[in-house]
Amino acid sequence: MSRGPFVTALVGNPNAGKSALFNALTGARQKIANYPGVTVERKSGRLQLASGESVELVDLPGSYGLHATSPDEEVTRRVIMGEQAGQARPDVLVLVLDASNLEQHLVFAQEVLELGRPCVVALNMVDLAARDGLTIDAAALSSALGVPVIETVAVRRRGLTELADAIAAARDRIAPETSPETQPHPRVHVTEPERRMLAREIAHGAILSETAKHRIHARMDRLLLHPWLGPPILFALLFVVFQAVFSWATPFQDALDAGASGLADMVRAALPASLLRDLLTDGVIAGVGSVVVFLPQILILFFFILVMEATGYMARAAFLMDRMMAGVGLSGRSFIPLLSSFACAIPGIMATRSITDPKDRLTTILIAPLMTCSARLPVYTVIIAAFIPNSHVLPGVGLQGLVLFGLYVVGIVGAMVVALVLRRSVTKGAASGFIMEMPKYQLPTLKDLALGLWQRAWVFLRRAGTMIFTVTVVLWLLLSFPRAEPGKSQVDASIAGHLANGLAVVLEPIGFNRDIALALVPSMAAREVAVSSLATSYAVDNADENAQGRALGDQLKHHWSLATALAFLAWFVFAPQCMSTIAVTRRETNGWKWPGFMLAYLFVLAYLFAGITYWTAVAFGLG
Ligand SMILES: Nc1nc2c(ncn2[C@@H]2O[C@H](COP(=O)(O)OP(=O)(O)OP(=O)(O)O)[C@@H](O)[C@H]2O)c(=O)[nH]1
Ligand SMILES: [Mg+2]
Repeated sequence: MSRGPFVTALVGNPNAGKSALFNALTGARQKIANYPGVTVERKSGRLQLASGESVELVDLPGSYGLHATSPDEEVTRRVIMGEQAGQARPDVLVLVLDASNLEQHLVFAQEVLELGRPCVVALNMVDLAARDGLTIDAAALSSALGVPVIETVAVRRRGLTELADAIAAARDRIAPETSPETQPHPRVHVTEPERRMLAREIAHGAILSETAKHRIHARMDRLLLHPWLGPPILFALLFVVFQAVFSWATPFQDALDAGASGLADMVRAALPASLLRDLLTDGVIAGVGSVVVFLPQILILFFFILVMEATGYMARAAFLMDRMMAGVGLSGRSFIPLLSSFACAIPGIMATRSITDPKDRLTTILIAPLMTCSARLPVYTVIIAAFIPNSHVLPGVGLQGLVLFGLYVVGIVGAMVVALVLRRSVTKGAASGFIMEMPKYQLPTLKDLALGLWQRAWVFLRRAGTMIFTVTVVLWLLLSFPRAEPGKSQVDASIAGHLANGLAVVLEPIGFNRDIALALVPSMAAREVAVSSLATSYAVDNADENAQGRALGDQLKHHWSLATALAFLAWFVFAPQCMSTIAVTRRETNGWKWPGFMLAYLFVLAYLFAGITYWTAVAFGLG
């Protein structure tokens, strides 16, 4: 019988370590994090067996059962059943179980085993089980389940060879001439409560000794999840994060800044005055450089996010937020997607696939862009650094960090209000309950942290090198032609300047000047482009010879009032300036209706909010 390559899939409950195993076995770099619902799509890789043969290994979203209730669980069910288009039915299933949480993981495991398909159990996280004082008899578990059981520690690469060998052996047991009739018959139908009973029995039979060692963790939970103490702790933690984003980054950022202007000086000295030289200095270095200097801040933000994800605190934060979420008609399930949106709305919107209720899911998608993504960080910080004094409100509490924190809070509050309104109108429906198991506390591994940061840095730099670079060069061209008469403003004379003048009419009431109008259109591509566009247009506009080479912050102070700067910040809290978010919303909602709705409501909010900010500031004499 001829068939395609040998396929094996990793299945199991969420947070069992499937993706960690997948990465370890294939060398891939799938995202892993210590909370359920990280993987929402299937992903294939190559696993090399000892025989040299290569196997297609498929990583799947975690699942609690084959009667899928959420879109990500549906993917898992379809792949297991061989119903997924473009994916051959797996020949061998690798059931990944969390050894430290065996009883619970054995419920879904039974359902998979009842299919009667060739199966191998990866008893993962045996290190955590040992930490908790659990000793498990793998042999007993194997005979109770009727399939081989291999102990693994995915993050320490333990048990990988044995697992690969067991996969090969399971495949060899499938006789080539096996027809459906000679395959083991699926067992008789078992109900969910029966599976739970049996899971308890099997787990108790396999656990040799149990000395309760998780007392410290129970105590940590009592404190961190306390209804009154938990939220202030979470709040304080986030507060520290935003202070750190400002204060820790400064020396690195200054160094990068100096590097960029040094480079521009070098180019100016090395090349004769020409359009090419201008393109390099005013376009590429001023534009792209103005964004790249934010790398340290992005990395500091991600350092905290990664640590919170790896330790298991993130899921606790979700639990704490559940009550607030319920108040606006969302479940705590929405919290993880919303939290991911602080990095970027795109993975955030994808993560909504783990939300069962379609209306819950849609609401979460629609408010995800209100979470302050890392692309806003350059915009916020460049304005804050220029207009908000670097003073201390309290010892150790900088005003700049406080304003940044405030902007994040405004985004969150805005999202909650919008959710409240949507749940009463467009996405009306009952709120569903919160079910999320709390992951174990873990210390993050240095390797995973370093890898995570490296990945973020790479994403950021790649964006700077491709999209931001392209948009900047195009903008520079539009700004540089036609040439202005000597002594006249180049921007006034240029194509871009003329276009911006038209747009400025609409934006004038909310305090936006022509420079801002000029920056807003290219930054539809991505928010950071606003910074590079401003930097490029000030660099090109050399009517004021003294202004040449001035840092972007100084330029802004020179050209903008405080009221305008504040309105600009307010605009960016709401404005949907990101093409990819719109595209992913279209994909996840199957049409243009919801992305269209999202664009419209966000632009209206941005305009109103910026306007209110501007008029208020002017009324207080800050115009
Ligand atoms: N101590 C320990 N931690 C592990 C082990 N395997 C995975 N982890 C950690 O457990 C967490 C979950 O791992 P993932 O690989 O993301 O789990 P998953 O099964 O893919 O989860 P979903 O994608 O949500 O279904 C991560 O924080 C991993 O670092 C292990 O054997 N030992
Ligand atoms: Mg995963």
